[in-house]
Amino acid sequence: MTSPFDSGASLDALHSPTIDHETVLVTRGIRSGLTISVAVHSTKLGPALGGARIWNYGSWLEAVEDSLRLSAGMTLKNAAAGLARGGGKSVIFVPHGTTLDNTARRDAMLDLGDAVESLGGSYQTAEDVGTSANDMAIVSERTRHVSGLPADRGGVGEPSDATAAGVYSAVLATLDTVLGNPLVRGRHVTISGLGQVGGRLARRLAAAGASLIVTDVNPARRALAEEIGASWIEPGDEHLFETDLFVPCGVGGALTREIIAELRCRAVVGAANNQLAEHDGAEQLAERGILWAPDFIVNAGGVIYLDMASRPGADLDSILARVDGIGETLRSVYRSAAEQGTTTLAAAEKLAMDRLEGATLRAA
Ligand SMILES: NC(=O)c1ccc[n+]([C@@H]2O[C@H](COP(=O)([O-])OP(=O)(O)OC[C@H]3O[C@@H](n4cnc5c(N)ncnc54)[C@H](O)[C@@H]3O)[C@@H](O)[C@H]2O)c1
Repeated sequence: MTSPFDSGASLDALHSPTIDHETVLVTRGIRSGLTISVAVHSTKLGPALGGARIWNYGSWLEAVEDSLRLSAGMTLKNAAAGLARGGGKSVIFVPHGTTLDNTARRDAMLDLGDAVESLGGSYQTAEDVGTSANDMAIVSERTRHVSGLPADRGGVGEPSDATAAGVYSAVLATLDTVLGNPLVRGRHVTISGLGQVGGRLARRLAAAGASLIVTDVNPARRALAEEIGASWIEPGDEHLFETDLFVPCGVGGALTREIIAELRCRAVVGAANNQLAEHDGAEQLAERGILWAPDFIVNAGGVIYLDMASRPGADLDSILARVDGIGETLRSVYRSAAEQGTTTLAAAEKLAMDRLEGATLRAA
């Protein structure tokens, strides 16, 4: 049976006789006319928290399917991070060839706000791929169930600093596991994707003395490579370079069967969501002797920040300590996988499922 958390799920999920999700709202925005899907996978641990994605898809059904998959992933991520939060995600479907001007974008965000509000607080949205803190400020005109607003609007700002800090902690834990110590100086690291998270991570690794190869499909990012003394390569073949760590920080699905077969690294640890193009990619990586850091453990810094910073009396030091704890969580996943003879993905999923089952038992 296909796992509900299978990152390679297909549209077949839409035809299965049951649904894993608690609520799925598919609506046509009254202002924008755009299809919006808000999927609440689970509220067992608390109100669902997960970002709002605005993206081009081939059809609205593909957008719905993406929201189903991404919200299930948020249940895992939030549970594994030890948050009292369930998993949810929203997706605004923009047909290929359609571009949104400022008015249309504002309309889409107001429509999203209405959709989120209609769920009565079972789901809280935030920024994600294609959306920003400023978009969330517009969403907040229609609902209070939104986080990550700009600081000048009384919000906690966008979460990339925390995500990058969590990935850095995961990098140290991974170096320690595969090379016997967490020293960064002199280690070879290849980063694919120099955006909000990858860029911050690259700066930090360069400052700590790593030898960096970096790439991005956006040629403008080359300036950062020059600034921090990293070697820039054109995107496409970055996985072929021999390195200690391969760090995917671009879009999901980067680890296809072909890429995994060609990787020349000790470990893969990166920010990108849903890195495995196929669920059995975890087995393929393990067979090749490459340690894979499950993405939903590694990139939880942002959601930890959004959850903790939006609570009354939030204290930055405690948030940073919790984000830094991602390294320790990852070490426990590595240990458990080694002891049980499973993949790191199976160990990470078990960690999340144990927390969900613990909550179910406490509620019974
Ligand atoms: N921002 C966060 O707090 C956060 C939190 C959790 C997970 N993530 C995940 O981390 C990843 C990066 O997030 P971000 O906020 O930095 O996004 P971003 O859009 O700022 O940066 C992504 C970068 O990757 C580049 N890119 C895209 N496809 C590429 C490819 N095939 N090869 C090389 N580069 C490519 C883009 O040009 C861009 O510069 C995403 O998968 C995102 O879902 C981000």
